[in-house]
Amino acid sequence: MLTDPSAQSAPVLSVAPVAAVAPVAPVAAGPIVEIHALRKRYGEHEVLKGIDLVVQPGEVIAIIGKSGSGKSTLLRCINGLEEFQEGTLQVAGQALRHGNAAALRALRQQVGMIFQSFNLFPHLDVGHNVMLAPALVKGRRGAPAEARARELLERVGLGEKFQAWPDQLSGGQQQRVAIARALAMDPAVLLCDEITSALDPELVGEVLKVVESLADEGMTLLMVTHEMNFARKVADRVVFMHAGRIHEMGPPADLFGAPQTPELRQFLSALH
Ligand SMILES: Nc1ncnc2c1ncn2[C@@H]1O[C@H](COP(=O)(O)OP(=O)(O)OP(=O)(O)O)[C@@H](O)[C@H]1O
Repeated sequence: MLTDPSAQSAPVLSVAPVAAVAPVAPVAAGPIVEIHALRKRYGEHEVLKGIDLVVQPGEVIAIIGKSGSGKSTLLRCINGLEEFQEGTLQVAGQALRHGNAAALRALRQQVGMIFQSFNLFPHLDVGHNVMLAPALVKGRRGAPAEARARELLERVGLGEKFQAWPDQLSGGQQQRVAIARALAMDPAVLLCDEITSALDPELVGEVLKVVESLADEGMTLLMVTHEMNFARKVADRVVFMHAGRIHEMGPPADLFGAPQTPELRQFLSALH
């Protein structure tokens, strides 16, 4: 059963009736993410130096910047993986308070995160990878849970792969399972940290297509990415990070078409 993630084989599953399509993006009032004056240090090294960022429901934010500028650290602060020393952070109206396990758990349920590496559980089939977290965290089991997992796999183009094993899938397919798995928790916001960087170039498009469809459906997304064409096309706003600060922020047409600072101009010209 789902309560035993160490099981070596997945149980045989009955075919469940197809559930009514549940919305990907929950309805929310007010900002989904609200960050003020956030500072994060590793020892003496301050890597986030006062971040202010407010993300509205349905917004797609592309985060770009040089290696080491603090992009991943910012995402990891938003889902509570990293503590920060100063400032405030709220997700869907809930404040993140380190040291308060219940508040941290509640916040993490609002935040889905997808990483460069897919991190699927190799001993669970695809369906059970998607169903595991909702079963453990929200107690969702049985036919409705399976129907929801099937629906999400359908949504990422993997309706046929419910009973496949992760190692039978391509990298692009595994990453799409990881997206379905994150969506299974009904997050208020999805954080994507360079989710195509580990993929062979021919597999990048299929993953970006899924992300674009989620954006079209109204999912709130924060995406650290090197895919500038994708950022240009899909993002509502682009955040350019430099040395731990948001150096420039605005619509893609402005940032890519008329960068205001030498740092962004240099970053963009180095891409060509
Ligand atoms: N666990 C850690 N301990 C100490 N320093 C860290 C740790 N994680 C990150 N850093 C440092 O924090 C800074 C920001 O790192 P971060 O990974 O957020 O940058 P990034 O912009 O995401 O870079 P990349 O594009 O290479 O992933 C870097 O100088 C990095 O060395």
